[in-house]
Amino acid sequence: MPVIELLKSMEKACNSHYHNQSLLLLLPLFLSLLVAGLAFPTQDEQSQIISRFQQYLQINTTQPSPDYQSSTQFLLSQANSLSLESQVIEFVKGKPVILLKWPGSDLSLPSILLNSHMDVVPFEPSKWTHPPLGAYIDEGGNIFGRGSQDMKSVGMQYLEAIRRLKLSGFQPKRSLYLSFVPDEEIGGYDGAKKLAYSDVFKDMNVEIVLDEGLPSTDENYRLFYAETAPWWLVIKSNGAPGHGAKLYDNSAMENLLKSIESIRRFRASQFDLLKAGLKSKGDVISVNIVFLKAGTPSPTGFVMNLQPSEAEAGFDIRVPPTADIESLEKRIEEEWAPASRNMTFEFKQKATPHDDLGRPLITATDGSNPWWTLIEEAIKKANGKIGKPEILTGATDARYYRQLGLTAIGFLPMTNTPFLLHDHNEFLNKAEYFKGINVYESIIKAYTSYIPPGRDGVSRDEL
Ligand SMILES: CSCC[C@H](NC=O)C(=O)O
Ligand SMILES: [Zn+2]
Ligand SMILES: [Zn+2]
Repeated sequence: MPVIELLKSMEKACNSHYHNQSLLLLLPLFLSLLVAGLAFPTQDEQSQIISRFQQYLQINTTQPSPDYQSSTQFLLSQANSLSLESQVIEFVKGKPVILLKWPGSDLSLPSILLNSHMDVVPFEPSKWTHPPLGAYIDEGGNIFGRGSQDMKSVGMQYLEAIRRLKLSGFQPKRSLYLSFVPDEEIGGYDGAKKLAYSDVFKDMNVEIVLDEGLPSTDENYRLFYAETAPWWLVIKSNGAPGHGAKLYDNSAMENLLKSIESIRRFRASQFDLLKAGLKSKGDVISVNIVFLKAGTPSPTGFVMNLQPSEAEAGFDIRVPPTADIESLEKRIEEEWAPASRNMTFEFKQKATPHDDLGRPLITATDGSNPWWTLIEEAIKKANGKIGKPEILTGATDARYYRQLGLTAIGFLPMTNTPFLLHDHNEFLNKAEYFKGINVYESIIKAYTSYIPPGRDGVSRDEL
């Protein structure tokens, strides 16, 4: 906590009706806080921080019709209160990108971008213990709400970290940008992708992007250097229709089920590698069946004595950068949807985990990448522990920045927290939220102060 705040609260106490004696009793507490590095905000500051987070959670930015007008207004008012530069860019009408800037003192140094998305995934209110847009806090300090993990928390934590750094008098050398983008949950095409490929972005001269990660159920924070690419596959089968009592080969249902059996065998083989600890989550190909569509509708349900002539199934496949793409494509063509079995297939989505030159899209985690070392050190400095670098099993906006060849790191400052992204009863504990703000303070300090070796450390302004 900044000294100014501490002094303010002492002053408040002085002006209040408290006796001098009770003030004296409080003095050792103030002093011990000072000595402890002022790590924790006052009660008053804490409740303001939480209330701002609640306000953001209460804005309904649920897909497919997010209220971006309200989220934009809210974020702009936050930016104002922090004296950050701000602009709203609508690459696509109705899909604002909110770009905030804390200018650095050395304009010759490339900048830092902290990204978060404003939208959240839909929910089933009846299956939640507290309303998903209510931001209810239970007696254990758990804040419930859609977006409490994914990822309104992060957006607000960036802002709170900046607030505290500003109060402490910190001045960044590198410029710090914050982007609040729309539509990540539906692919980011009208949001982060547009920003990444824009002239605005070129002018920002960004070198490193921080984006979302996943929570950790143990005490170690997780850092992500790559992610799996979504392939959304629909397979269709055709076959002769027939009487429900007749046994014959090559019906559409039989053809589809053969494929499903084959796909499930593959899924099990990948899952077994994971269960045996031979591979980690981001190194296996995941395949999950997401819809089945077949049958002849009738007023009471489906016709029961007719084998249909068409059947269809959908799969969400995630392909790690390390996977053998060609062999997977071959498998789909020859085993999962072979023309010889009257099958066809199409991709609703087929992203590549590789760059234009066919190399895996990954951010370096070794000594060649100062940003990796810096984030690890910064987290440790804030008393955090870190697990092994991981590949994220999901698509985030970071992929667009990795495609540009930039360093992009996925990070969600949540330890000892159940994985509830896209789940019912998504929540985040208050204490974890505060810890995350501390961690971002430490990261922002380290990142915006970093001067690469070979530079004398003297900024242009000073020359
Ligand atoms: C590729 S569009 C969907 C993006 C989505 N992102 C987060 O969950 C995902 O399913 O991974
Ligand atoms: Zn997300
Ligand atoms: Zn999500």
